[in-house]
Amino acid sequence: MAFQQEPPFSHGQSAGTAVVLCNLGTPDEATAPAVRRYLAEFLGDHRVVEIPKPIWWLILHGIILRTRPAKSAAKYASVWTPEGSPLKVWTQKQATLLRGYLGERGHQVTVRYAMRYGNPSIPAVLDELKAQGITRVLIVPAYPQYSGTTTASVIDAVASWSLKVRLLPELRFVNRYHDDAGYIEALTRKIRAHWMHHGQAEQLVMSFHGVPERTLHLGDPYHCECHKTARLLAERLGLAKDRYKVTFQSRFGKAKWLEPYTEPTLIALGQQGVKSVDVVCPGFTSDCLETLEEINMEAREAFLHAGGQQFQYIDCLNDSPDWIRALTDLTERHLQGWPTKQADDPMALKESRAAALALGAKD
Ligand SMILES: C=CC1=C(C)c2cc3[nH]c(cc4nc(cc5[nH]c(cc1n2)c(C)c5CCC(=O)O)C(CCC(=O)O)=C4C)c(C)c3C=C
Ligand SMILES: [Fe+2]
Ligand SMILES: [Fe+2]
Repeated sequence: MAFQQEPPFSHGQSAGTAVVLCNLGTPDEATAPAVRRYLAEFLGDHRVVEIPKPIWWLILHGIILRTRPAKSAAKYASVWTPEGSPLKVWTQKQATLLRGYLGERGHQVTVRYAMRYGNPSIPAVLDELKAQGITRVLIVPAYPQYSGTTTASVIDAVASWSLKVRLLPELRFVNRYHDDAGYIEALTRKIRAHWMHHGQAEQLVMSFHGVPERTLHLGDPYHCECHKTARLLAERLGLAKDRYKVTFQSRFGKAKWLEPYTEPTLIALGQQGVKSVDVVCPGFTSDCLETLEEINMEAREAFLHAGGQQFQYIDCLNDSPDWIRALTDLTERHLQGWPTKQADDPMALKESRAAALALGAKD
């Protein structure tokens, strides 16, 4: 592979710092061709599906990409907003707010968001930052719980970009924040606020995205980290063990995934006579297809059909000020030692809290 052409003496240019909030990614449009492009990239990642490439390629291109895009596109259409896919809208908003909050604390940093699959891609954003003279980059995955399928894949994308770059920026990565006090507090407040307005259901179901069970046996810490998040959250909420459940959603394929599965658990609760449930998805920092459609539409219907009477979905952290503050604290800790408070980034100087306020920051 050839190295990129570097501008001569580029090491003598300005030395700026950037934070890149990296999320999973989403299709550009709620159409079958756009979903096919997105799924081809996503499901073609060996971190996500570990089946040997020659076999998986035949299944993916021969079966899955012929049938799934149309079905998934219809689901995406049911949650699409005038500004686009919810995942992208929230991630973009979080990046803008984070830039504002960091600016208010005196940090002159550029903040961008990037997507592991789809747009704006991680290499495109890193290219753009490098062209701007950024020399230090902090990568913050939007996943509180570490998983090889998600967090490591973000790191892969950065590492693969770096293969063609001669003069690399200094790079730092946040691996996990599943037990971060600010993150747990933001979730706690979100749930308490919900209870204040709607009352507390008999059961709180904490639903995390699933992964194949074999990844747990092969050493992926994701399952443990989800359970730790859930335990800390239950402790902060003062919830006894019999008042909440931890479940895993979004199973893909026929293999065994982490259990218990969310929808069958909700059906069992309905059948056992539980009349009301609150469902929260603590592993998703932004609402997306998996929360808005799979939980708030499909799982809701399944619970009500099984005899349940009240299903309350609690939104993801999205743009909640408690969450953006926690994200700012976390980012600030990981920026330590970098001279972000010097006037070394003329771009970021212009980016102020006004941008965050214009987007509706509440405090
Ligand atoms: C913690 C976050 C996530 C993990 C872990 C994860 C693993 C994982 N996902 C799939 C397959 C699919 N996931 C899909 C959507 C999706 N997944 C996450 C997050 C995690 N995935 C999010 C935030 C989303 C929503 C994206 C959006 O656009 O809103 C999809 C696509 C939708 C569909 O066609 O059903 C698939 C497919 C696997 C196989 C996997 C781990 C092995
Ligand atoms: Fe997923
Ligand atoms: Fe799903």
